[in-house]
Amino acid sequence: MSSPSNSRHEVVDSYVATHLITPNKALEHAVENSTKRGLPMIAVSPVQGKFTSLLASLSSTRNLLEIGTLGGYSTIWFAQALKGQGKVTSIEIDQSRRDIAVENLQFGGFKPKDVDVILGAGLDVLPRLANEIKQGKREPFDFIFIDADWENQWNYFDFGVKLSAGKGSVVYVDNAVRNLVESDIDQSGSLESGKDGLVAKVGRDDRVDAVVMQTVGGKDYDGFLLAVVK
Ligand SMILES: C[S@@+](CC[C@H](N)C(=O)[O-])C[C@H]1O[C@@H](n2cnc3c(N)ncnc32)[C@H](O)[C@@H]1O
Repeated sequence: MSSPSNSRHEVVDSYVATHLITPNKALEHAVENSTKRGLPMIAVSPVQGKFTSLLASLSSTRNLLEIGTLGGYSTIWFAQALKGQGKVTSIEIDQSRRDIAVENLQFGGFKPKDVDVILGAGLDVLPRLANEIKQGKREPFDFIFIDADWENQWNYFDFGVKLSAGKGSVVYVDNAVRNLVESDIDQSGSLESGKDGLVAKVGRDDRVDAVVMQTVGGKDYDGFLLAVVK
């Protein structure tokens, strides 16, 4: 059951979505089709989708890497932000989810030159992408969006920086706060400073400048880690 403050977050999120998000057939279809096909409701919220797509526009992104596609809802937000001037490469481990994402992207009119959804485990696919970049067969990424299994957030982050186009590239880790709270809080409710999780590791990483923002909204309390490559 949601608390009064939770429902206030939801009301504000829904008000913001009503006034600041233009109706969009590709996104609406992705939600309907993903629900009909039984995908879990774990995509970014419409407001988060808009926020991350504005971030991608702000940083003039051309090559965006997403880890964790699901039904392609966030992928569509990013592909629309790129306005045909770049490419989204997304990685999904689950065959049926990847198929639904491809369907949703095709409905939205996106071509393989705009969006490529690669089937595979992040840690298998990322070294392949690194090799392709090294061999000049693929451009490095200027925006890396991490939204897959939480256990590998640090590994994806590390790969994200390595696969990035360098100075000014953005690495965004979704659910960074829920992961921190669920894994690094001790019995007394304090954060264990000794735990060496994502935030502690990023804090020691000289390659980036980073921050964590806590958020509330339709998806309750969470937050993201945002890093810029130096
Ligand atoms: C939270 S969902 C992604 C939501 C999507 N980004 C959106 O907002 O529309 C996480 C996805 O990551 C996928 N996933 C989990 N472990 C993975 C892994 N090791 N490699 C690639 N994808 C993985 C899951 O199958 C799931 O579809």
